[in-house]
Amino acid sequence: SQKQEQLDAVTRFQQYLRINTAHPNPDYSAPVSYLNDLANSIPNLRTRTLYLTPNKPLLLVTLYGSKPLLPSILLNSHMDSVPAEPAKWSHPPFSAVKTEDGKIFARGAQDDKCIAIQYLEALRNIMEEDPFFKPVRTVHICYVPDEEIGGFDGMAKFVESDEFKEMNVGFFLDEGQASTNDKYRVFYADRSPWNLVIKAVGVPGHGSRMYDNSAMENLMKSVEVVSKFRENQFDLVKAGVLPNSEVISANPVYLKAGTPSGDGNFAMNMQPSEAEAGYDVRLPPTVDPDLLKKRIAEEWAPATRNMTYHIIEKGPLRDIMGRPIMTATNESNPWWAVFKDAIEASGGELSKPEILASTTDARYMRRLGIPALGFSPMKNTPILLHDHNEHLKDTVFLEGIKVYESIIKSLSSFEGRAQTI
Ligand SMILES: CSCC[C@H](NC=O)C(=O)O
Ligand SMILES: [Zn+2]
Ligand SMILES: [Zn+2]
Repeated sequence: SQKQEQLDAVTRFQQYLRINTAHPNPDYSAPVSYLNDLANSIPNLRTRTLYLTPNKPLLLVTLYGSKPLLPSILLNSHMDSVPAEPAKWSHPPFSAVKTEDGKIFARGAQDDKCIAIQYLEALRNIMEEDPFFKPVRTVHICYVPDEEIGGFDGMAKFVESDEFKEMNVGFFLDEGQASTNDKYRVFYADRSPWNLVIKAVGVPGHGSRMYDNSAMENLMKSVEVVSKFRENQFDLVKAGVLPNSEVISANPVYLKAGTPSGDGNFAMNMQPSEAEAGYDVRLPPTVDPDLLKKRIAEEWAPATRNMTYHIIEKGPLRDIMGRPIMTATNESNPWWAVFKDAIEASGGELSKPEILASTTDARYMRRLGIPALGFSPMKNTPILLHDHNEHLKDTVFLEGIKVYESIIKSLSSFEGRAQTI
């Protein structure tokens, strides 16, 4: 019966959530084996495992279309999760406990193991409803490693592979974020992350002395300047001028200084000769990265105050044509209407497309000019990704399967004009 099938889908979601794939040492063989078996339990799906990096497999699931020369659809889910602190959870983070009211607690419940299972359950339902279902376009799902740490051994390598090029991807769907209201959210771009380290050197000396140009003084001045910038950006958000994801964030993530005293503490009567601060900086695709670089060089880490800095750019801001990395959500992108109509056909509604405040693997697709949207069908749901007590309601999970049934059917049967660039 339908009721039993729904229970089974929830059970499979729980089973997948019980596989611990948290960093820093995710074991990818277990989720690959689970998903591979699940895909093989559904008629007509083919699977392949790629080892682009040793111990970091990537699973591909394919349903061939009747016109295999048309660009294909690719649905993505990363297999890894961020760590969890079990002591701070009300249920163990890899237990996938379901409470009376249907909440399933697990690290990864929202980010993004829900969509991993929903894609397959949607295909299962489509095939059960019509055993002869054959899409026009080929539909692929990829399950990738390492998204949470930047995707360098995952999606970044995959898009360079021959297997990927042969797939001729025309449209890409990746994870999004929960919405706390009745509409689903959809994301057409990500912010790009920079790791910024600013370092100060200065005159060392006795802890009792007052003098100019100590490393600490130099660094603290910079920290104040960055904090002021952060405050100004945040004020734009608080005043409702721009959303969170359209300002530049510069959040301090560590401070490092002091002269070790040998017992794990610091010598309190030493003014150190070096000090540094680390920042997580995120840039919306709409900003000019060179302007920020200039500001960092002139104001945040000026050489005149013995400061140096180092930026590690963790993702591109411009595509291969030099344009800001974003997917059009208007009539210039034929996939947009197909996607939107499919959501509406399933009874859902989309809120205004947004830029994602954080970063996903979708940037590797967009960089190539492949239209890519971030979408996780979770509405009326608290946003709990990377938080303690991450959970998702069974009813929301099941509703998401229905949404993907509609999306997969519509995207895969769309025959219109759709080039990759
Ligand atoms: C260096 S890319 C990091 C990707 C990561 N993604 C999800 O949280 C993020 O911090 O946004
Ligand atoms: Zn994620
Ligand atoms: Zn995440």
